[in-house]
Amino acid sequence: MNNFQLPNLPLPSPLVGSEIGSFTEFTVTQRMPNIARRVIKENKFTTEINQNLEKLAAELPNGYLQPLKNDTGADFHDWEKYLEPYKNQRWVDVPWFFAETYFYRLILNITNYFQHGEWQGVDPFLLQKEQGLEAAIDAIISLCTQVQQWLNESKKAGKPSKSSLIALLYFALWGNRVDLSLWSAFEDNRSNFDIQTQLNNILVDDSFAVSKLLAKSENNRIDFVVDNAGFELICDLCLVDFLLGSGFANQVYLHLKPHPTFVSDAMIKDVYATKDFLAAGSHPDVKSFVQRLSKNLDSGKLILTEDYCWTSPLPFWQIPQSLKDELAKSNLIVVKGDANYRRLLGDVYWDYTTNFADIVAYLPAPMLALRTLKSEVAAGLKAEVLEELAILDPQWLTNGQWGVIQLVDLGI
Ligand SMILES: O=P(O)(O)OC[C@@]1(O)O[C@H](CO)[C@@H](O)[C@@H]1O
Repeated sequence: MNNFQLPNLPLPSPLVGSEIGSFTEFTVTQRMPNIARRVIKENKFTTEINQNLEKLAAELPNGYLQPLKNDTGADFHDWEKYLEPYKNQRWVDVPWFFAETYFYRLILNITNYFQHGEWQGVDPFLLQKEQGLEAAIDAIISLCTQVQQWLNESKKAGKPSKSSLIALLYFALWGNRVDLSLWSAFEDNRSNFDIQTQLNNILVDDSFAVSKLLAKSENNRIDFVVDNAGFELICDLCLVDFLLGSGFANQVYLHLKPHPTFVSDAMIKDVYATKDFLAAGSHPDVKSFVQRLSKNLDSGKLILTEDYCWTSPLPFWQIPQSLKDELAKSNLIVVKGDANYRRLLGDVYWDYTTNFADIVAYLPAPMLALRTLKSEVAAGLKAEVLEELAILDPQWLTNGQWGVIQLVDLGI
C-alpha cells in the first residue's frame, strides 16, 4: 500500500458558492433550491415538512447553514463533527462539496427519513429514479443485446475480448451523463447517443491500459464506487456482467450509498428495483441479462455493500482505514461520476494540467475514474487540449458533453 495518506501536493482552495458567475454559484443558489422544491412537488409530505423544505430552499442563496436535529440516523454524530467548523456560516461561503452533501442529508432530516413513522425510509427522489428507467428502455434493450453478443464472442474465442471491455467502459462513462440532479428523466433522453460519435469527446482515454491491467490476471477483484441509479446503473451492471462472464474478474463489489442523496445516487434497494424492472420486460436478451445478474448475486460473485463514508462530505483521502484496508484487496477501484471525482480531488481548484496521479496517490489499489464533466474541477488534462476546448466549447467543464477515463496505477 502506498505510504501517501494525502495528495502529495499542496492543496489549492476549495470551490465555494460565493464564486460569482461560477457553476458552483449557480448550483448552490439556483439548482439546489429547485431540487428542494421538486421534492415538495413529487411527494405527498405534510404541510410542516413542505414548509421546512421551502425554508431550506429559500435560505440557500444568502442564508446560513441550519443545524441538524437528532433524527437517529446512524451518521448523526459524525455530522455533528463535520458541521463544527462551518457552524453559523452561509451556504455560499462553505466548501461546495460540504454544502451539497449536507443539503441532501438535511432533506432527509426534514422529511423524517430516519425516524420511526409514516415517512421512515421514503426515498424523496424515487419518482425521478423510476422515470429515469422507463425513459431509457430502448437503450437498455440494445445494450443487453450487445453484451450477450460480446459474451458469446469471448466464449467462442476462449479469452475475454479487450475491445468489448473498452466499449463497455465507454457505455459506463456516457451512462454518467444521465444524472438526475442535472437533468430530469424526461428533459432530454440522454441515454440515446451513439458511442462512436462520443469518442471525440473523451479528453483522457486510458481504456486500453485498463484492458491490459485486467488481462494480467484471471482472479481480479474489481470494486465499483457507484454513482447514479437508472440508465447509468444499468450500464455499470452490463460492464460488471461482462467482466464476470468473460473472465476479466472473478468477483465484483458495488459500493453503494446507505441513504438517498444527490437525487439519483444508487442504493442497494435501487439495484434490486432495477433488476425487478428489467425482469418485468419480455426481451430475451434482457431476460438472460437478469438471469446472469441474479446468479452473480446469489453466488457471491457480485457483492452489494454500503457505507456511510460514501455519503460523508470528506475527501476520498479521509476515508476510514477499515475501508481503505478493504479496498486494498482490489485489483482495480472504478470510481464513477462527477461528484465522486470531485471527492477524489477534494473539490479544490487544481490547475487542470496537474498530474492526476500526484493528486490521487493515496488510494491503496489501481484506480480508474469514469466521469463526465459536470463541475469546475479537473486534473490530468493537456495544455493544448485546454486551448482547443476554450474555443470549441466554453461550457466544457459543466455541460456533461465531455468525459475522462483516467487510470492511476502506481504499481502498488
Ligand atoms: O456524480 P454525478 O451524478 O455524475 O454528478 C453530480 C454532480 O456533480 O452534478 C451536479 C452538477 O455539477 C453537481 O451538483 C453534483 O455534484
